[in-house]
Amino acid sequence: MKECSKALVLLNMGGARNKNELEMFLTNMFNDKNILTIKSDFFRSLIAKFIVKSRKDSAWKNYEAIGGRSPINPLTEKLLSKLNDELTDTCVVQVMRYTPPFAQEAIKELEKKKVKEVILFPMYPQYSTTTTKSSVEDFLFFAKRKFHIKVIEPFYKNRVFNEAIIDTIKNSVEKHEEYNLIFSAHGLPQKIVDSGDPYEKQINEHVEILSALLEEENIHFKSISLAYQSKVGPLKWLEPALDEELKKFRDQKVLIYPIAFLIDNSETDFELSIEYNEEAKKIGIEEYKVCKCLNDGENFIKAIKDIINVV
Ligand SMILES: C=CC1=C(C)c2cc3[nH]c(cc4nc(cc5[nH]c(cc1n2)c(C)c5CCC(=O)O)C(CCC(=O)O)=C4C)c(C)c3C=C
Ligand SMILES: [Fe+2]
Ligand SMILES: [Fe+2]
Repeated sequence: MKECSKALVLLNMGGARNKNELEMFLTNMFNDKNILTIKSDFFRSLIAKFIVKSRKDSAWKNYEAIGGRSPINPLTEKLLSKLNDELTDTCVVQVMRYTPPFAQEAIKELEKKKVKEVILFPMYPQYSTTTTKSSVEDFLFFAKRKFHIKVIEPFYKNRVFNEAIIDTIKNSVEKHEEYNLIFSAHGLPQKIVDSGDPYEKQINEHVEILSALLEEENIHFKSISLAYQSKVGPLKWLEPALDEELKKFRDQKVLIYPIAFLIDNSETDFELSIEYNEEAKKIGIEEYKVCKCLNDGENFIKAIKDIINVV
């Protein structure tokens, strides 16, 4: 076991490794007061039970189509292993919000290793109460005053990080000018945005920054736009929805970049690469391609080191 006084903790949502864990993921997610913003814990848990019961089997079919598990866990393990090799004086661990490893167990491990300083790295470039806030407050709740903790700010403006994204986009297709580039972000209920969540604003800024960088590097697409995926339930969510945006591109080529994700997951591997691909075929899109997330790539490791100030 690596000895360390410092730890880098990657915070993410988690993902199901089997059907039981899908039930666990959905139960924990819909009991999270940042996701279902109902004040009463009792009513939230009743609604969570109802949603999980009605969603579990249909959602599992999606996971079956990608091998019966979310890719988020094996990909995060690979990233951790590379970061642990590179950051010799730091223990790099993961804490997931809705499936193991949870904060409580990870904190016990860090205490055993006599860790004093912790850097919390939310694996979300743009801040949302539903993701960043939820993960950070969960860790802080269990960590109490056990460590000196620094929380990494939203990093969608970081140059090294954005160059890594541009590199992925650039290498995903050859004749860029033939493609319509769509930045696809995970959606959010409009009422969460109206209550002050900065996610939409930061997503808009991020699209502007990346569009300017593409221009700077002389990479020209036929068009660049933004759309939101993954709507759940009957409420109004951020728009335009990706399926509506795709309808503009009949007989044309489309390249999707998943702007809110760092690690591939069921929303990229199933929803974007299978479900929306079928939608694109129905619409008559000539070619439909989805970029991979940064995952455990060298460029992302460089960006993480820059963001946490280790260069
Ligand atoms: C009210 C519901 C949801 C909100 C708000 C929400 C925000 C949000 N989620 C992500 C990233 C991911 N979500 C993933 C799965 C997922 N998300 C929801 C619901 C909300 N998400 C559900 C019900 C699910 C499970 C799958 C399904 O049943 O559709 C995942 C994938 C995890 C995996 O298994 O691989 C990610 C990643 C962000 C970034 C976000 C707000 C900005
Ligand atoms: Fe989600
Ligand atoms: Fe989804």
